[in-house]
Amino acid sequence: MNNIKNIAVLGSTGSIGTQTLEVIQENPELFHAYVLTAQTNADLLIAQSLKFKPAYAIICDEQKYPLVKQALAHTAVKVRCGHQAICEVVTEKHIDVVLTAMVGFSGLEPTIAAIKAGKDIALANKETLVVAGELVTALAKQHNVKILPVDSEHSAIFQCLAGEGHNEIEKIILTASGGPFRGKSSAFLANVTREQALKHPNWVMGAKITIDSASLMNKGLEVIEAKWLFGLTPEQIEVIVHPQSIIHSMVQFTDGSIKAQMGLPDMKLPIQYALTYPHRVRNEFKRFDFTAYPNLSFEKPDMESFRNLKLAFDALDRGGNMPCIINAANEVAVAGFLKDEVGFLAMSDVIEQCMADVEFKETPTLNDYLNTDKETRILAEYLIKHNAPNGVNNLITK
Ligand SMILES: NC(=O)C1=CN([C@@H]2O[C@H](COP(=O)(O)OP(=O)(O)OC[C@H]3O[C@@H](n4cnc5c(N)ncnc54)[C@H](OP(=O)(O)O)[C@@H]3O)[C@@H](O)[C@H]2O)C=CC1
Ligand SMILES: CC(=O)[C@@H](O)[C@H](O)COP(=O)(O)O
Ligand SMILES: [Mn+2]
Repeated sequence: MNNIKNIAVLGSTGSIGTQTLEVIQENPELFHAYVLTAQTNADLLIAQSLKFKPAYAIICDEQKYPLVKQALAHTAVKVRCGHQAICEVVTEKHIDVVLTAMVGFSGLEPTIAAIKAGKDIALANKETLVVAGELVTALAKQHNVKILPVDSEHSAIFQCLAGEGHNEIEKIILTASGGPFRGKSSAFLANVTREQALKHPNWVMGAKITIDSASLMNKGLEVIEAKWLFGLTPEQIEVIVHPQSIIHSMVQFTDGSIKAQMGLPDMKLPIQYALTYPHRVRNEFKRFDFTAYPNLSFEKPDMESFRNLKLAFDALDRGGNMPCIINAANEVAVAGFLKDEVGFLAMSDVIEQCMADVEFKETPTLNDYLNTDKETRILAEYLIKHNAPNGVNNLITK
């Protein structure tokens, strides 16, 4: 019998995508990369396709489509183009697992399509659950589909919960590195640059999540992601800063006992675990040496200087489409920061203003989420372009 799992790697040219392909390459008897996708990086998508021989290669950027099509013309790889093509191909009958490693809101619709087709999801794209966690987790339940966390903290919690009852969870403790600006004041943050923000102390990741880590929005998104993955109340989710990123997160049970999952910061482990779950597979990843880390430390997050984390908790409390609003506003603000159009602190101003102004929906449908996302982006872009004239004068610091 052929037990090889066919994996659709959405976002194969990115940080998680390339590490997923390394895991697949190291375990050819277990996995085949069945679908590869990229936004614009045609050269890497072509190289990956020649190496991994997927059934499909999908490029979203229309202008790059002819290049990819021509390069793969003499192979068996079927080349497709566009976001809609991803939504269609993920339903293909030979696919076993869809690993979602694209950035931002773009992960939502392909994930929904895959769930409806009964595919298990290895979820790196946390924004999917931030935007529409209630809808997506309900769909997964309805279609008897597993959502397996790839995000390191959620993988840690998932591993700590193995063999434990849901009613026995008192709380989870999400660890945060604190990012490159840990301990810095608002006055310092007002002037930080893109280059400084892109230097994460422990992880090498894509640009968007790296800026999110620097602003603590990544932890805010992860709080919301955790709520939906593990069915928790906001009071059951605590964030603690752990600068070494060795404990990837913890669960405290009703008897006070705490389980932690630990290891060197390396995303290949959570990626591999999501793909091999419920089994563990031997590998050659570097092992942790306790004597090399005599000073593991912990501190409270500073939610006054790093307002995004507080805004994310507020959005979680408000519910409805509010997390979708913060996600869209944040995506626009981060893109603006990366283009040097928005100051570091002003990212929180844009998000806060969008939370105040975009129409609130208590029980949103998928259409509501799509509209909220669009509406929020328009407002956030307007605020950035016009330096936030609608009641937030002078708050945009750049
Ligand atoms: N990197 C990490 O260690 C971790 C990442 N995550 C999450 O995983 C996801 C991916 O992050 P990461 O790998 O760092 O990101 P990268 O920016 O490195 O890679 C993103 C991938 O998605 C593609 N992509 C970008 N925009 C779109 C779009 N609009 N539609 C379709 N595809 C798109 C990119 O294509 P192209 O290369 O052509 O631009 C690339 O393949 C994010 O949600 C992130 O939060 C979670 C935990 C850890
Ligand atoms: C590797 C991973 O899962 C990232 O989400 C990472 O956790 C970012 O680190 P911080 O957000 O804690 O700085
Ligand atoms: Mn994480």
